[in-house]
Amino acid sequence: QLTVGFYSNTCPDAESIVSGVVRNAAQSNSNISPVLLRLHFHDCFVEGCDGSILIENGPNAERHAFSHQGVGGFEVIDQAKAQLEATCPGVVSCADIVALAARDAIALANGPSYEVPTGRRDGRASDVSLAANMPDVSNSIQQLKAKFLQKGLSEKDLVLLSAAHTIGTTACFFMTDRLYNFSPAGGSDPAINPDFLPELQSVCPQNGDVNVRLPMDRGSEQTFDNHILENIRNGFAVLASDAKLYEDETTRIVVDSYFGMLTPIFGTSFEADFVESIVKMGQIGVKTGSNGEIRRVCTAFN
Ligand code: HEM
Ligand SMILES: [Ca+2]
Ligand SMILES: [Ca+2]
Repeated sequence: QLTVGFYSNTCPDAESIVSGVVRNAAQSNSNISPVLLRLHFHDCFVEGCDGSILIENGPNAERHAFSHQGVGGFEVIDQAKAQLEATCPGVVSCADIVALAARDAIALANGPSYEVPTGRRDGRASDVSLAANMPDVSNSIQQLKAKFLQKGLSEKDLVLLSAAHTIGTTACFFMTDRLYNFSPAGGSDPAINPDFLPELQSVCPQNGDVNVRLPMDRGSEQTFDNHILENIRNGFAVLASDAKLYEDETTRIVVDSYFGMLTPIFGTSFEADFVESIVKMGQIGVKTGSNGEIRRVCTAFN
């Protein structure tokens, strides 16, 4: 349904305008790459990749959902939209801007470059309740697999897309249960490497400031690489959901496949497979043709 270069006639500079804005934002905010990548995920998983998360129409807007806690990058999308409206008004959707910005963000973190199929239209729905079923750090591996499958994403996609945590940080808020109240036995998650546990507990002490942030890919949080998978194998996963990828047999095989431990039945390289998965994620529930609209402003319906 979507096509690479959808705007090549109607707004030939669309993609370079977005990448310029992202590059510019990165100069003043070194964290913008992970923020923009996460925004794309949270957009696609609620009502499809349709810019629904961008709408700001009061306290019940989807973006205020608990499961979207910490999501950002809205101002970068708004800036790109303003430039695009000045150049080719009414042509480029906010949903496409989000997908393109995520691609540019990955490239800025030295990740793989890829072409983004475009032609998404913007959604007309926004409500906190729509985001109730987002994947959560405390979900079981079965729940995570089911939530991805519901979006047409496989167990392999679950591993590869979780590896987006190769860049960025988490708030201690998401670590409390894993460090001090892990289900079902209480205490800390036994999957945490004993050499890593004291470090995590000192950054995120019990009853400490839950807003303190820590890298999710220890030692490589600025670089988009497969180091996160190595950390997951070694018990150095930070998020509980990432750690679970190595406890389940199917997802463990996917992780191991990137270390030459098995015949490479899963494909060529982490980077190439990640690209395949994120392009797939970018097609979830897309609106095309006469569905949806092209917003004039990304935070408001027309
Ligand atoms: C498998 C289910 C997933 C869960 C449970 C999950 C959970 C989380 C959590 C709790 C954070 C920390 C948020 C914060 O404190 O601000 C986070 C950050 C992040 N997530 Fe995920 N995530 C998942 C999948 C994904 C996917 C599919 C992507 C993208 C393809 C992604 C990209 C990111 C990025 C880049 C960050 C860093 C954000 C930053 O540095 O501000 N995540 N994720
Ligand atoms: Ca959406
Ligand atoms: Ca990394």
